[in-house]
Amino acid sequence: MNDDTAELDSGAQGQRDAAHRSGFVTFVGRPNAGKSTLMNALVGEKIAITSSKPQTTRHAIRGIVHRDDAQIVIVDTPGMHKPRTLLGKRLNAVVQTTLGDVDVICLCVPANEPIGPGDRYIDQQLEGFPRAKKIAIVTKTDVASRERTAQQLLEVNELRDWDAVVPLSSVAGTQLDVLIDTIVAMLPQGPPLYEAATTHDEPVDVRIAEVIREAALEDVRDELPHSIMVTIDDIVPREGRDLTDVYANLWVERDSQKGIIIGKGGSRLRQVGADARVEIERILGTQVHLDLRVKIAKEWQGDPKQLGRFGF
Ligand SMILES: Nc1nc2c(ncn2[C@@H]2O[C@H](COP(=O)(O)OP(=O)(O)OP(=O)(O)O)[C@@H](O)[C@H]2O)c(=O)[nH]1
Repeated sequence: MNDDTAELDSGAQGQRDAAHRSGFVTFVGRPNAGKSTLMNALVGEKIAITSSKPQTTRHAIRGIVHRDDAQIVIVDTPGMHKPRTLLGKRLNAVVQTTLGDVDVICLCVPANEPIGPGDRYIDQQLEGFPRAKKIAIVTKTDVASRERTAQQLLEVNELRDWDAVVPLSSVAGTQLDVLIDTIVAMLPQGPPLYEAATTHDEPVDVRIAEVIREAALEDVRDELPHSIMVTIDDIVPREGRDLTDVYANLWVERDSQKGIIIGKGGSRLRQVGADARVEIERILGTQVHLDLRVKIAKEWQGDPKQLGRFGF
């Protein structure tokens, strides 16, 4: 604990405890560290994409934790990593802007994997954001032994003088309340920043695009995730019917990838559509007809024009 937190814990407590707190929090960590899963578990509604493939989070999606005494606005950032492509550079720029704004930065490190250069690189980047409180989170404790988790806590402690260190499991739901309490204690006093009913502020088309992307990422070969992007042309309710037409494009970079996505006789694409439709119906609250087309945007990750079209 640093001096600021100690003061928060002891000084002027009665007055501050009565006050509402609100602020912004973000989770960083290398790919697969469990950031999206944790955010979903905290917010209690599925709004960010999760998958076992690295670097699937492409938007700074916000989730909100509401309590009577506090509101935590969670900004989910794409994995912070050494940029290799133009897309990587732009994602990192998003990360820098996000981190400059938040009150609390949480570094996620899985309990079941050694701390490596990727974790250290991200930890070092946190030096650039002295204003934010910093929490180390040891994730996935359900798949690590007690000894392993304890060891990981010691190793994480070596990285820096954290404001707090919290071990937890998003899947088992353990220690999530401890994390929320810890974050709340670090937020500035202030009124709620969003209306109580809000759990996300992503536009519907962005959420639908994420759902389709997630469905398309299921079971595909490892090289594909970075090459898939989804755009929505239109979302049109059918007059007088409980049905919405959604027109979407699934973009890949090459012919060969198009083949993989579509599958034998179109079987994979049909499955992607069926999986996505269930989730989109939940979002829109109507039945959905999904018109999903696979298109090729050659090498879009390195092409500024294409990146612009995809909103980067
Ligand atoms: N057993 C277990 N698995 C978890 C836990 N949290 C996340 N996972 C799994 O770890 C994998 C990665 O989780 P994500 O939440 O997508 O990780 P991320 O850090 O957001 O990954 P990127 O989007 O690639 O940066 C997924 O397969 C999750 O199901 C946990 O608490 N326990």
